[in-house]
Amino acid sequence: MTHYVDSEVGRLSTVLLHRPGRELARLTPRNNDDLLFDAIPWVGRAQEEHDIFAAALRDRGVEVLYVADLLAETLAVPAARSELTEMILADRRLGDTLSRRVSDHLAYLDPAGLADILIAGLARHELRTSWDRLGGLVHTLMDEHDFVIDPLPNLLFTRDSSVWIRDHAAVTSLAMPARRRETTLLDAIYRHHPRFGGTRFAYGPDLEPLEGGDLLLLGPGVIAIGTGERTTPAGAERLARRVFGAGLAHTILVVPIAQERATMHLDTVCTMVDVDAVLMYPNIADTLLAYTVISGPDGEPQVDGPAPFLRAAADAMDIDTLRVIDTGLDPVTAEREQWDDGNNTLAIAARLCVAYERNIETNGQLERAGIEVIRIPGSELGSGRGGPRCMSCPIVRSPLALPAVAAG
Ligand SMILES: NC(=[NH2+])NCCC[C@H](N)C(=O)O
Repeated sequence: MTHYVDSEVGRLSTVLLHRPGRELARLTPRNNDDLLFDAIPWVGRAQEEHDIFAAALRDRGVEVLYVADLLAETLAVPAARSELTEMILADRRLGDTLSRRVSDHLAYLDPAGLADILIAGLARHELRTSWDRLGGLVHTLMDEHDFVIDPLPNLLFTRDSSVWIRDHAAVTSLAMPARRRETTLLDAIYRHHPRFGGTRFAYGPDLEPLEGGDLLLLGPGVIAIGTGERTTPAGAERLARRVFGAGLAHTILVVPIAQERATMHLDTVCTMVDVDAVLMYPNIADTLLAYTVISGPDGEPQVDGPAPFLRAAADAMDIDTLRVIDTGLDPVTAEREQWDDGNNTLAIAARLCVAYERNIETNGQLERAGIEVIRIPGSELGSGRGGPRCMSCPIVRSPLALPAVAAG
């Protein structure tokens, strides 16, 4: 099985999604900020919306893999099971007594049950009650609704926790505490699941912060990486070293973005919809800058710039211009639709993308520019501030032919 992705727009054939489950039911008005949701989603409706998203992809011939299924299959491998269990038990909030008790609780579970708890978490009252008096100090002092194992509501955004760069998996290093444990699950899947046997890695969860939403494969050999709230300059530099070392890219464009929630990742303001076209938040299209990083003669990353992003990108991609789909929106509509992930489209192929239906103006402009738009509902899914691109990790796309200029 060859897993391979070298662009944002090569025909998508396999994608990794996570159908949201019980972990969304853990959100309350008290914890939603820490858990990075802006509202309390209606779980059943979010699942329906997600099923519509998955069906839209399957209808176009895309194979949909689910994290929960892969994780359950991974946990059937004894080494994976003990690795992930030990990691949970090593949580220093537990202490020895509660840790032993959690260990007993997990030992009874079949792989699917354990996968469910690794994703949805475990509250104190869900531990078997027959052992109540054996819980020890930590257990006694906890509220019954406190988490013994934290839930992972943002696992839904599979884009951020891992990325494929050509035939290498890059398990990222997530910046926010609420999300860090996601990568341990992806790392275990890629290392232990038989489908991914022999996978080589371009990045790992213990390296400097880097999130998949910041990474755009502009074209074969050219990667744009946003730095801001999530990916740090050190993460971008580490990625450059890794991909140059493995021969996966020749140019990295480092793109500073505002350190704000609305623009937490580069893909909240810019996604690709054709081999030479991006959809971009108009309020920043003219001001976005890029530093061009190539591999210097001594193997050290060599930095040039900054230059306007669109110019630097076209030069690195060896094309005349990187076209911007001009959404032509007034600043207020543009701001509203950017917040609702209007710019966060998932390309199934060049000129064919999935987008949230609510972003009426942006979708209309895409169509006027010749891009086919498959609309999906996202009123509940969107409360986590992520759109179709955030909710998908492409694993296989058709390789993109190099543009004629580059080939010659
Ligand atoms: N690639 C993306 N834009 N992902 C969106 C992630 C949203 C998620 N709630 C977070 O804050 O991390």
